Amino acid sequence: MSADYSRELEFALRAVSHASELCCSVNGKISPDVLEKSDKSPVTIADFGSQALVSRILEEAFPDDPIIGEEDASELKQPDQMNFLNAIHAEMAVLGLHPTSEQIFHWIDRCSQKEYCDRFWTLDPIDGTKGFLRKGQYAISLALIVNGEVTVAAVGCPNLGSTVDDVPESIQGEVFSAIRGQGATARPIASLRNPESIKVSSRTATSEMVLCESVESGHSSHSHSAQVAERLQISADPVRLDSQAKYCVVARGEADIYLRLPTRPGYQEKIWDHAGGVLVVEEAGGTVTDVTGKPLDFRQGSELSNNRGVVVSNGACHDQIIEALKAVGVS
Ligand SMILES: Nc1ncnc2c1ncn2[C@@H]1O[C@H](COP(=O)(O)OS(=O)(=O)O)[C@@H](OP(=O)(O)O)[C@H]1O
Ligand SMILES: [Mg+2]
Ligand SMILES: [Mg+2]
Ligand SMILES: [Mg+2]
Repeated sequence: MSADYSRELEFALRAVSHASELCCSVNGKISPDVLEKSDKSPVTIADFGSQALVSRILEEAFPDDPIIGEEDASELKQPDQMNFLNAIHAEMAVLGLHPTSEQIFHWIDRCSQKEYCDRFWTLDPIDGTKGFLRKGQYAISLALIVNGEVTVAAVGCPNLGSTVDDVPESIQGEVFSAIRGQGATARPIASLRNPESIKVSSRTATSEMVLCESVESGHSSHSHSAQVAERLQISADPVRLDSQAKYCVVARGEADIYLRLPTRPGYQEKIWDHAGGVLVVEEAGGTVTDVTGKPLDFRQGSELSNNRGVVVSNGACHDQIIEALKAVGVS
């Protein structure tokens, strides 16, 4: 008999919804506080707050499960970051929580596991921080990996309306979720009620397909994807949006393809940028591989070190994309 993951999904949904409340509150501010990490990428009080809240809920429900998350609290512990830390306390107080600073550090640093094990969660507390800062798309992505397989996923997209062009005014976004083997659903992130089943598109003619990709050309090569689009005779302009919302729009059939093509040698994709989205797309009937057509290998710790780039599709055109990538010299 296969294991029952309904409790894991229930807590994952609850954690993502709770974190999204904090993210929406911060996102409503004119300019949220931002720090620069050592790799020059931005991190906000919402990234830390979201990671702390999800971690807190998982610690209570599944105390033995390790978490591989994006952020750590080292920067926050610096005495010159007192104002930043106080802003996190203030956002938690809005949600009725009054932890000590030590508790906040503990929750954030509980997600500092790096090594692979048989059962662990992976968390991106805000995927698409740059999108968050532009008040565009971002996602809170949480996934449970069991024996190397993404098994449970909850991907919250607080700024995603019923179409990519429709940005909801208040907390009305959707959370996309799945348990392996049981299909994918979308439901309102605030109430978590009335899940609706989602499916990838049934389009087969590549000329009619919609391709989406990162906003930043530093995160995915726009020039290579334009060459692939030309080979597939795709006429529509690419849809550029931040975060794992790209996986979600493919999963609900609004787009057909998501390409993430390497921009520089040596960059390894991080598991938290993909795990949640991968399961949602696969359970909605789509296909996810790397640029060579290999499945993503979630057994390598925090990075997808056995893979290059990511290709997501409704399944119908997957082989054609892999061939096109070869022809334009990406693989
Ligand atoms: N060089 C390079 N190549 C590929 N990916 C990279 C690279 N550098 C950073 N990152 C990761 O990109 C994550 C954001 O991806 P997006 O697709 O949302 O990018 S974009 O905002 O639409 O441009 C972003 O996730 P967040 O930090 O959670 O926002 C990074 O983990
Ligand atoms: Mg980041
Ligand atoms: Mg990310
Ligand atoms: Mg992030």
